Amino acid sequence: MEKHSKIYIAGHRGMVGSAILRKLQNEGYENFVLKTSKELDLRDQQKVAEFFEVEKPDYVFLAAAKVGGIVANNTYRADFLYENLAIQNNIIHSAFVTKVKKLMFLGSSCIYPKLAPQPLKEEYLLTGLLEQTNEPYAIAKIAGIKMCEAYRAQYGCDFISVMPTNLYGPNDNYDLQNSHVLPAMIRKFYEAKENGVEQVVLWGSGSPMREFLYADDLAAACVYLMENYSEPELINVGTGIDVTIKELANTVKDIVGFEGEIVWDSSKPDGTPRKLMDVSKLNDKGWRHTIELKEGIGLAYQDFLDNHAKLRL
Ligand SMILES: NC(=O)C1=CN([C@@H]2O[C@H](COP(=O)(O)OP(=O)(O)OC[C@H]3O[C@@H](n4cnc5c(N)ncnc54)[C@H](OP(=O)(O)O)[C@@H]3O)[C@@H](O)[C@H]2O)C=CC1
Ligand SMILES: C[C@H]1O[C@H](OP(=O)(O)OP(=O)(O)OC[C@H]2O[C@@H](n3cnc4c(=O)[nH]c(N)nc43)[C@H](O)[C@@H]2O)[C@@H](O)[C@@H](O)C1=O
Repeated sequence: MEKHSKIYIAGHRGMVGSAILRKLQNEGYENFVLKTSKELDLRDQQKVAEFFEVEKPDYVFLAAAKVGGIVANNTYRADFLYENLAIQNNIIHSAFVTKVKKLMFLGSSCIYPKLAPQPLKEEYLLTGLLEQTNEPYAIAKIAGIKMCEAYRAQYGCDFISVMPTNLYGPNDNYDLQNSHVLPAMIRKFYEAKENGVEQVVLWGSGSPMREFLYADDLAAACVYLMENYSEPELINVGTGIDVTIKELANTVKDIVGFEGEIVWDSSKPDGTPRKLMDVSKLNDKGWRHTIELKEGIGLAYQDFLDNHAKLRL
């Protein structure tokens, strides 16, 4: 990428898209095409085709998607499948038609089989059954990976697929039903502390294990891979370190300063027992994460206090 290259970040207001935009701006990139979902509904095939014909971006980061935590994925199954397929189909095909120089598609660690060996190597894709709660989302993401692979094989497009682990950071979604676990914990502990409530209810058994990467680290990896990775195979992005949900809860509880009790609601799903990324391919390419979990939770909590807490209470 040249500093003056025209870069389209789809989903630039989201947690990932905004982190990619920050990173690129810090590195001196200056020519961006940015559209909110109101300005350009990426599910609309014709509008997306027209947008690419008019703007002709050089590089595309595809970070727009219907995203949510375990309950959102399980509840809005049709929307997760349809919207994600539509958004990625429209962008990937238009990028091919208008000869985009390079495109990065963002998938997710949930594309791997539910009971795959750990840590998850890239070659485990499509070797077993998916986890039930997020099967529609995972199927859409797998289709996106295969689109990138197929357009490269048939037409020589430089389209790459990056698989992030669970993410958290500035601009996260703090909705109690639809968010991922880390922002949900931050908000629940904070509100309980502020309101003098003695119990916080968390979901499932607390025994599943998850790996977490801070959004700005993910953005740094995306920019690095855009500049240094052009292979047909997907590549994992994570820390290679995981914790149980119980351990995570105790860490967030301490950082927020909640002194009450945690209650586990077993009527809510656990999801995949474990999904630890094998990040050796990424490390071998020369990139490693810089923000460890405790530090990242502290940063995310500060962002919550600065930008979300006052709006919520
Ligand atoms: N969050 C996580 O833990 C993980 C995320 N990922 C992947 O990273 C990517 C970004 O996720 P994240 O930043 O967390 O998600 P967010 O929900 O924070 O942001 C998603 C963005 O997508 C845009 N968008 C959604 N639907 C449409 C639409 N119909 N038309 C136009 N824009 C749309 C939204 O735009 P607007 O704001 O304008 O409405 C929003 O900015 C996704 O591909 C996701 O699958 C992968 C692994 C983990
Ligand atoms: C990124 C990834 O995100 C999703 O998968 P997930 O990792 O299972 O998602 P999650 O963050 O929502 O939950 C992680 C764990 O945490 C537990 N948990 C406890 N208490 C709360 C709680 O209060 N909220 C939430 N959301 N979870 C909770 C919860 O029961 C589960 O065991 C995918 O759908 C898929 O879309 C995907 O790619």
